[in-house]
Amino acid sequence: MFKKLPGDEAQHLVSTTPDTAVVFRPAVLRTPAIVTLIIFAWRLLAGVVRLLWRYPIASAVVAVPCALAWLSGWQWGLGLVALVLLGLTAWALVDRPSFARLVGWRLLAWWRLVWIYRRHWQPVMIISGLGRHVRGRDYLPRVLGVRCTSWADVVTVKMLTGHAVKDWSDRTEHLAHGFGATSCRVSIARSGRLLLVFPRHDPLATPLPAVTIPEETSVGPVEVGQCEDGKPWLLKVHGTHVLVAGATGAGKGSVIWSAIRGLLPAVRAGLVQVWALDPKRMELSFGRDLFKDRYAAAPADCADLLEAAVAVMQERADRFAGLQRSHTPTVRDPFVLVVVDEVAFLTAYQSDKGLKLRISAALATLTTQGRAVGVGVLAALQDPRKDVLSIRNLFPDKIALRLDESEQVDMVLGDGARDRGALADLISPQPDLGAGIAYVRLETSPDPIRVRAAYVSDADIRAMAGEVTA
Ligand SMILES: Nc1ncnc2c1ncn2[C@@H]1O[C@H](COP(=O)(O)OP(=O)(O)OP(=O)(O)O)[C@@H](O)[C@H]1O
Repeated sequence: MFKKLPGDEAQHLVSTTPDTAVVFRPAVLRTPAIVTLIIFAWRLLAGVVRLLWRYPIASAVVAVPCALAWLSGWQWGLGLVALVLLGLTAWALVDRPSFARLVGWRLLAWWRLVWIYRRHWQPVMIISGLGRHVRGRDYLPRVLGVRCTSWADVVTVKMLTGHAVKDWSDRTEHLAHGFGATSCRVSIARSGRLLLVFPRHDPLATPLPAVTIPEETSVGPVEVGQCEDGKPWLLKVHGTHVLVAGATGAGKGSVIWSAIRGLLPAVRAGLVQVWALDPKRMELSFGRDLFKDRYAAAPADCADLLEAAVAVMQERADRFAGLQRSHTPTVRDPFVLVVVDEVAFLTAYQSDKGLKLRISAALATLTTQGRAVGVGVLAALQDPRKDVLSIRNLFPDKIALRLDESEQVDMVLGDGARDRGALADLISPQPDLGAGIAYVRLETSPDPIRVRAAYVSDADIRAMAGEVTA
């Protein structure tokens, strides 16, 4: 692409007579006017064909009324335009979702392509370093299309040959601010093509009330909140272990309580048992009745409860050996969800070495062997560093709520998560704006998804406990 041309060598010329200027005269080739006209006509024709091919509907919208006005008079053209506008307005009023899907978002996408992305593309690419300006020519990545959803613009981009995804994920801030968005997320569409997601507004800006308790008894995935695209956030708890990391006040409690809430019918039916370890005595004590006698707060009691869970696990493993490889909850063998609030209190910050060892060993045993026999761990943690929770990698599913430092994001969600847009360290510390907002990596996609947990109030928790005891 950047091959050297013969003319570039002029700068390396050395004159042996310094007082004689070396003069270069461009060779002038006179092109006949007819050739120039043919070239222009050809370009015009190619442009019109390309326009019709790329935007057939938009072209028809302009061409048909113009043709009608030309053939039958301007009143007819204007009448057709008015009729179409009236029809579209009626459609929008009667069935808004189908209008938005088929017309609204497409029109908005076209407008944003022209007004935002095409208009700012060249300066943003050059200044951010994603495009190159070489000898008067710009070499830029290409916008292949823009799609609008209810909350974001999804821009498909063809990278320059030689670009890496990291070149783009390192420049998400340049891209976001360049195109007037608050953030930008990068994901791979296919080789050489990227999807850039620019949120237009934050659909998770307002707190969500507690999710309605489901009718059916199920061990999950349970609805615990909402994803950024408006879909329910479904959290898998059976057949996995979940680690919830977040600074103080990030809303860890809302994830834990929403998960328990979704399991409530199954708890009532005896298909699920929730075992609670509450070393802070603040969070889980609210719904103590829900856990019956499977609640521990003092570290020694926590160690005993964890060892009891290990015993259940081992007894089941002995019984299931050679008969079944996965667990189906029954009243005899219910799914046991061990919920630990602030697990670091029991591990890193525990001064009694004996207890610390017992608790760490029990947690490691549960997280390595509990999945297949129906024992899961849902643990919350403020500080995700390895020296605080050495077994954090034993949790297959992790949730990053607001974190204090940017490095902690990759510690929780895995390498490269922050570069791909999991900006958990930038979540607002104001409870109404940021509490419960998190980034998760779903099994189906390496790209982090932004979610918000529903807020389960103290009254909701008391009502839940009341329902179970009743
Ligand atoms: N999902 C949510 N939506 C809106 N606000 C929330 C949500 N979760 C929590 N909050 C607000 O944030 C405050 C702190 O929440 P919470 O105590 O659950 O945080 P935490 O992460 O458990 O903190 P800590 O580690 O200090 O216990 C709550 O009092 C509530 O006002």
